[in-house]
Amino acid sequence: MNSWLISITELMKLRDAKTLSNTFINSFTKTLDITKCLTIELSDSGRELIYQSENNDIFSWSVLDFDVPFSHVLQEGRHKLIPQSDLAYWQNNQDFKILISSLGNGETCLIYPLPCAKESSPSLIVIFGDAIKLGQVAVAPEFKLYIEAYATQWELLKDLKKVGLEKESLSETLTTERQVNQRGKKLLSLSTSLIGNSSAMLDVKKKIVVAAESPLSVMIHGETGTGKEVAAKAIHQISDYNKGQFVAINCSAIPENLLESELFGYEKGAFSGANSYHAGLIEQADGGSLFLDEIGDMPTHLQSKLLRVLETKSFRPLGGKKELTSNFRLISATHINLKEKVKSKEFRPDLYYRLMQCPILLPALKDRKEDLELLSEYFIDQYNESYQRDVGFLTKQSLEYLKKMDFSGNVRELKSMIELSCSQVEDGQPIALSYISDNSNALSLFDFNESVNHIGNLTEILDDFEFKVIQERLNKHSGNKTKAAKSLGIPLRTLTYKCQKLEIS
Ligand SMILES: Nc1ncnc2c1ncn2[C@@H]1O[C@H](COP(=O)(O)OP(=O)(O)OP(=O)(O)O)[C@@H](O)[C@H]1O
Repeated sequence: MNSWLISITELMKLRDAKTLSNTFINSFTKTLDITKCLTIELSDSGRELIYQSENNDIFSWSVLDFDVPFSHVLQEGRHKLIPQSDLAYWQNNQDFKILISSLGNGETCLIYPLPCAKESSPSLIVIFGDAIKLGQVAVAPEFKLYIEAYATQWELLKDLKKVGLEKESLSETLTTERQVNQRGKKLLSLSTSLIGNSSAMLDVKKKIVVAAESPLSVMIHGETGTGKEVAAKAIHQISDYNKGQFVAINCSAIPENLLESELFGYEKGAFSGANSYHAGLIEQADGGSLFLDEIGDMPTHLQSKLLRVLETKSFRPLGGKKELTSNFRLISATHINLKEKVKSKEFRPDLYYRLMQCPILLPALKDRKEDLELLSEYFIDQYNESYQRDVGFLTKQSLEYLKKMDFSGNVRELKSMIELSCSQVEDGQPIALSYISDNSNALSLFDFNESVNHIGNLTEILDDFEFKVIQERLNKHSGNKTKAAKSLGIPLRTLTYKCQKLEIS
C-alpha cells in the first residue's frame, strides 16, 4: 500500500502528459514486476483506439471493431483477463495480431478500462505478465486507486494545457490585432506624404508598409516623375531604420570615380584633393536607409563592391586600411528595365536578385487619373503654404482638361503645371481652364519624356526651361517685369537676376 501511495504522490507532481504516462508505466512495471504495460488512447474524434509504440509505429482500431477485445472492454467498462491460450482467438485483426506477437508472447494479457475516458485521452491499459499476478492485480483496491489517480491527473493536465493553448491563442490574436492596427496606422500616415487613393496607389502603399516591416532591400520601379523618391522616403519614415538618416544619391548624376568616393568615403591622402577623412554615404546611412536612384547606371566594378557591402555589411573607404561596418537598408530605384541590363551583361545578376527582395512598381499617372484631383489639391495647398498665398482649387473644366492629358512626366509634370498656374492666378480665384491649357502648352515646349531621356547636363536643361518660361511670361505681360515676377510667384529681384543670368532682354 505504501509503495502505491508513494507512486501516486509522484504522479501528482508531474505537469507534462508524456512524462506522466511514462512514469506511470515505468513505476507500474517495476512495482508489479510485469513484462509489459502500455496505454491505448481514444482518437480526437472518439472513433478510434490508437497505440503508438516506442518505435513510433502506429496501431489503430475502430471502437466498433469487436474482432479485438479492446472494444469489448471499452463498451462493458470492465477489465478483461485473457490467458495466453485464448489470445489465439483474437487473431483476425492484423494490427492486434502484430501487437500481441511483438509484446506478450506466451503471457497473460490484462486489459483494464480507465475511468472517465474521453476523446484523445488514455482509455485502456494493457498489461502482459504472469497469469496469477495479473489476476490478483486486477481486483486489488490499491491498483484501482492508482489507475484512478493516473486518469485524474491526466485529465487535469489536459485541462491545464487547454487553458494554456487558449491563452496562447488569445495572445496570438491580440498580437495579430496589434499588428493589423499598426499597419493601419502606418498606411494612414502615408496619406500625408504619398498622395493618391486609387486602387493602384493603395496597392503600392500596402507593399510599402510590408516592405518597411522587414530589413529586405527594396527596388522601386516606375517611369520618371512617378514618385519613386517620395516612396523611398516613406519606406524609411515608417520603418525601424527611421532612427538613422535617409541618405540619397543619384547614380547617373555624377561621374564614376566621384560616385565611388561619395559612396565609400575616403581617407586623407587617398587621392590628390583628399585633404581630410570623408565619411561616405554608406557610413552615413548606418542605422538608416541608403537610397540609390537610377541604380541601373552604376558602373559594374561598383556593382561588385556594393554587393559585398550588402552581404557582409562591411566596406573599406578609399585609401583606408580598416574595414568599417554599416547596417543600413538599401532602397534602390530605376525607370529602366533592369532585367534587360542583366541580359546585356551590363548589370550583375547576383546584385539584381539581391536588390529585388521587395519589388514595388509605381504606376504611371495616366493609369491612375482618379488621383489627379487629390494630387492637384495637395500641390495647391503646398504652394499656398510656401508662398503665403490663397489660390483656389481647379475649376471643373480644368480638372476635366487634366484628365485628358497623358502626363508623360507623370506627377512631376502635374506639379510643375499646378505651381505655374498658382503663380499666375489671383488670390481667392480658382485655377481656370485657360491657365491649365496655356501652361500645359508652355510646359510641352519642354517635351518631358524625350528631353529627359537625352539629358546630359541637368543645369543646362533647367536653364533652358527657365529661359522659355520667363520669356513666355514677359511676352504675355508685354515685357512688364513686375507683373511677370508676380505671376511667377517670385520677387522682382529674383526675376531681374535670372534675366541677366539667362541673357533675356
Ligand atoms: N504620390 C505623390 N504624392 C506627392 N507628391 C508626389 C507624388 N509622386 C510624386 N510627387 C512629387 O513629384 C515630384 C517627382 O517625384 P519623385 O522625384 O519622387 O519622382 P521619381 O520617380 O523619383 O522621379 P525620377 O525618376 O525623375 O527620379 C516630386 O516633387 C514629388 O514630391
